[in-house]
Amino acid sequence: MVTGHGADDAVVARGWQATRAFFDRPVDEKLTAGMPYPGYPYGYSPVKGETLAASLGDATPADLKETFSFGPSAFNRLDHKPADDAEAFVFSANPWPVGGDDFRAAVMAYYREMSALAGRIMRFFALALDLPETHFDRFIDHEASALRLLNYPDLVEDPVPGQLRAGVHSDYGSLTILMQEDAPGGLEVKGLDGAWHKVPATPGSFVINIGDLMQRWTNDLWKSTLHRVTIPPRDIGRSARRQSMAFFHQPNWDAEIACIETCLAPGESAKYPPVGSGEYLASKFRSTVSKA
Ligand SMILES: O=C(O)CCC(=O)C(=O)O
Ligand SMILES: [Fe+2]
Repeated sequence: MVTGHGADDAVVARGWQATRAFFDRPVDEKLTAGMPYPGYPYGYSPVKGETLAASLGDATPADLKETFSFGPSAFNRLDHKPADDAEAFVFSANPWPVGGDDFRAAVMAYYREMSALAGRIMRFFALALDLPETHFDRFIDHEASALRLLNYPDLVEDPVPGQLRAGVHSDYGSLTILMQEDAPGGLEVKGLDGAWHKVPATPGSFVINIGDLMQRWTNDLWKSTLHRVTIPPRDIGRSARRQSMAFFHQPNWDAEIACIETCLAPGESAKYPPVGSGEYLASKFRSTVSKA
């Protein structure tokens, strides 16, 4: 959890409100920004469109959430030609909703704010790993990060056994900056004790999750935290709608993520082969398409 993070409060508040207003729109309007096909990385995905636990190979029911995501091509030159499949995937075109200009401006500003904050956190990470402060800068100077807006509506039907608002998973990149609100049926992380712990929503703070690529960089010294969003209890006499905004910080699409020397004890060897940032992301996305 970070506080005193230096992100601009007005930009954060505007992003949050614009997100709420977007999810309040009728579903056919939201679908004007629909993903062109399942497994596409960006655009609007309605409730039950995705199964996050499938990214870990688990067969579970689809998630009870709706999402809107966009990626780095929002900030890119339109004439840029991708060098390979990984870059083409990461820089896929972003669908935007019809009549959503204010929404687009607000959430793009939020993305920029989170990108700057992620860069500052990566510098702290470098120092914590006994590396020069700027060590990660060259891996994130044309970052492949995505912003995902999430809405968990009130339940309209009984969940099927094993169904969650967001299935058990870890995030894929370097780190995630999550803004969430206090609502029933919230975020839980799996601790080293193996138990699920609720993550409190403290106003003015962000939750920071380590992603898979940071785990690989550090040879498991830092673990990508397993997390899930639980189903709210029934009949609580108030709305259980919950909103969150997840900024998935992703190194440059062509960054090679290989074990960092300072993370190896004498005689220890790397647990993972080097992997391309874009290649890893694309493989994870393909696995989460809802089959329900
Ligand atoms: O809504 C949340 O609090 C978490 C969402 C999440 O974990 C994700 O989309 O990766
Ligand atoms: Fe997540």
